[in-house]
Amino acid sequence: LKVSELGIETQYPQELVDVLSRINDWGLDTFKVEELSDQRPLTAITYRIFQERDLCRIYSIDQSTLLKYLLMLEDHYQQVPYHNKAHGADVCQSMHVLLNASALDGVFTDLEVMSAIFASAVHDVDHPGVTNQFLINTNSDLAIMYNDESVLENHHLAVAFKLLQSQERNIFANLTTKQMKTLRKMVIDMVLATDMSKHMQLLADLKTMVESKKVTGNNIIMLETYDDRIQVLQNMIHCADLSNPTKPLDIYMRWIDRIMEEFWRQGDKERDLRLEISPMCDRRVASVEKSQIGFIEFIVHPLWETWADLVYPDANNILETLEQNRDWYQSHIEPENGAFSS
Ligand SMILES: COc1ccc(-c2ccn(CCC(=O)N3C[C@@H](C)O[C@H](C)C3)n2)cc1OC1CCCC1
Ligand SMILES: [Mg+2]
Ligand SMILES: [Zn+2]
Repeated sequence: LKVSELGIETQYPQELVDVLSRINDWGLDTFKVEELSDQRPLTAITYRIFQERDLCRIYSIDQSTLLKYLLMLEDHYQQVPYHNKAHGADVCQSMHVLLNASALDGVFTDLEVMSAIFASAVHDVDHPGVTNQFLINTNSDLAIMYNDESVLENHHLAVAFKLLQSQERNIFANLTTKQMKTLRKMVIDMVLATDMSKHMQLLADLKTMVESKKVTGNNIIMLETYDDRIQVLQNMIHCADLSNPTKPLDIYMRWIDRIMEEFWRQGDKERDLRLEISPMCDRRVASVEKSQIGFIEFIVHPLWETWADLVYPDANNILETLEQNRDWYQSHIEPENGAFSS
């Protein structure tokens, strides 16, 4: 990558080129990209991935149109502790790596790949830093708009597609009507699958698929129907969204700091509103490490163990890091708050 191909202005062009050289690796330091890109991690990373996959040539996407869209998208991520543009960038880059699993070699079309990258980049745009349940409990405009069903995820999608409507930002202007219809359906299906309330059903279906997995001679997964193909992509974006505990420990710890601050601010709002404070949202009775152990045990490890089965052996190192991180937290349980721990 040359400095002139970064797409964004920065005082540290060579350092940014060096960090982005790890675009295909699990564990790229998104925080470093955030610092070196003058707070443009989503544009820098997504632009780099479009280049890496030659998507502008394949779909006749004008590079300045792509940059205009990405910068506008990035500006519509809110400045909240966790669900901000750095998270969007991180999930996008994680998805890019998961798509490269050799068990998926040649399985997805260019359109499906572009849909997956686009869905990841936009999946939390304009996130207000509170949960769906909070929006419902406080009778928010968003909950009213979306009738309490996947409120945030519907909103992220509406914002993402609305930003495409201006001619100078419509990166999909040169897609056929049929291609656009297919892309829009897949992006909607993927972003809606990032709602945690869909987790158990997604995982159950993935387990069924793994049990009946059909592969070609050289261990490539065969996916014949749209439902099978979108199910793998939905689990993939869900894995990318829940990938923090599978990253190098120093990076994982920084995501924990951000999610806890976001949860505690929600708890502060609930306390002020005299609402019951949501689980893990009360900064006065926090047990950060215990919450992460529970999150890994009940959600993250079951999901990643099943994903690792599907794409065996491509995700073995990721699963290994997850188990090392879990063991580290198990052995570093902090003493209970207050003088007398039970
Ligand atoms: C680094 O830690 C986490 C990183 C990510 C998540 C996580 C769970 C589900 N998602 C997917 C999006 C989603 O559905 N929600 C709705 C609600 C569960 O809050 C989540 C935050 C967002 N993301 C959870 C994490 O930790 C748990 C929450 C605090 C301690 C344990
Ligand atoms: Mg989300
Ligand atoms: Zn997310």
